[in-house]
Amino acid sequence: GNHEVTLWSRETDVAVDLKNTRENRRFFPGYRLPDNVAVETDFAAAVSAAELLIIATPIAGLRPTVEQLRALDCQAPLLWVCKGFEAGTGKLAHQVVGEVLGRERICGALSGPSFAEEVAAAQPTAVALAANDPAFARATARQLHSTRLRIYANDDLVGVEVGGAVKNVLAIATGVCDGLGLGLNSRAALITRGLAEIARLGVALGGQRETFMGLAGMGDLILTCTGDLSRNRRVGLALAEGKSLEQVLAELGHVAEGVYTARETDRLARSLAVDMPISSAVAAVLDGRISAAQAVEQLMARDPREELA
Ligand SMILES: NC(=O)c1ccc[n+]([C@@H]2O[C@H](COP(=O)([O-])OP(=O)(O)OC[C@H]3O[C@@H](n4cnc5c(N)ncnc54)[C@H](O)[C@@H]3O)[C@@H](O)[C@H]2O)c1
Ligand SMILES: O=P(O)(O)OC[C@H](O)CO
Repeated sequence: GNHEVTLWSRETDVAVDLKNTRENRRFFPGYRLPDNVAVETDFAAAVSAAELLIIATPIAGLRPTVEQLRALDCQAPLLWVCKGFEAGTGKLAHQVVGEVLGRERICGALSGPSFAEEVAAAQPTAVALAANDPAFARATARQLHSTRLRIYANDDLVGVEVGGAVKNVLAIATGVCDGLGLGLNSRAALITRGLAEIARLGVALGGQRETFMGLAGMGDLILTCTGDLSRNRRVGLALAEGKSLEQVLAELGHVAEGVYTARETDRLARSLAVDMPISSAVAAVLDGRISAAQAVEQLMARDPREELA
């Protein structure tokens, strides 16, 4: 709200339509683009004078987008809003960006409970901003902060990224749980034990435990597991109806990052010997190895253990 913004889309027809109608008619009909947002169809022209870049593609689009940036030799710091582990490599966004643009490039993640439609509607929202340079994170959080979007600086980039990635997997699990009608006790248990899984993996990857109690951890987990605007939750609800993953994704018509991140989470957990039974069950259901009902049976049949282990 406080800055001149240039918006670029890889889909030229979308950019042209946005420019002409000042509205994203496919995803956000009825929300007018603010006057401070210009729309540009040329990538080089969009980034040439930028002081800050914000990449808002799915995690699959991050690498190709930063490769386009590298070709332009643009040095502006950058943020991303994508949540997930890159499919095939299991890398977090900062690792992808570091590989392509170099580890010294100032960059970070903007993440937390933030359904896009509610942000577009200017409903009060709070997110975390973490970067590889804490001073940049604090200064940029202040710069982007507004009366409708509270931004909290956070020093733990890995923790913020892991929280945003794994909550999508758990939102699929919660959708399945609710779709099967397992009740409110089950849902609360799933979210709580899911948070324990996020924290275990996050700490193993170098994150700080407290981050998972914050906006990018518990905050986004609660939102995505319980809010029906979540695409990931909707995937779980549809799987519980017995639909195939192909059918579910075709009907959704949106990206659901948890579908790809579930496999990477499962692989990472196994390679690091981190216990993540719920996430592994989601990966097994998505891969068609077990049904949603069998996943529930397997999880409930596990031996008792100490809660804080
Ligand atoms: N939608 C939300 O409510 C929301 C909120 C917070 C974070 N996120 C995260 O932000 C990311 C994007 O989500 P979204 O809902 O905007 O997804 P989306 O599918 O709407 O994609 C956003 C844009 O990325 C573009 N894109 C896709 N692949 C690309 C590529 N290879 N190169 C360039 N552009 C590409 C698409 O064309 C689209 O314009 C996801 O990781 C999501 O988890 C989404
Ligand atoms: O619709 P989802 O499930 O991708 O969730 C969107 C955001 O990540 C919520 O913070």
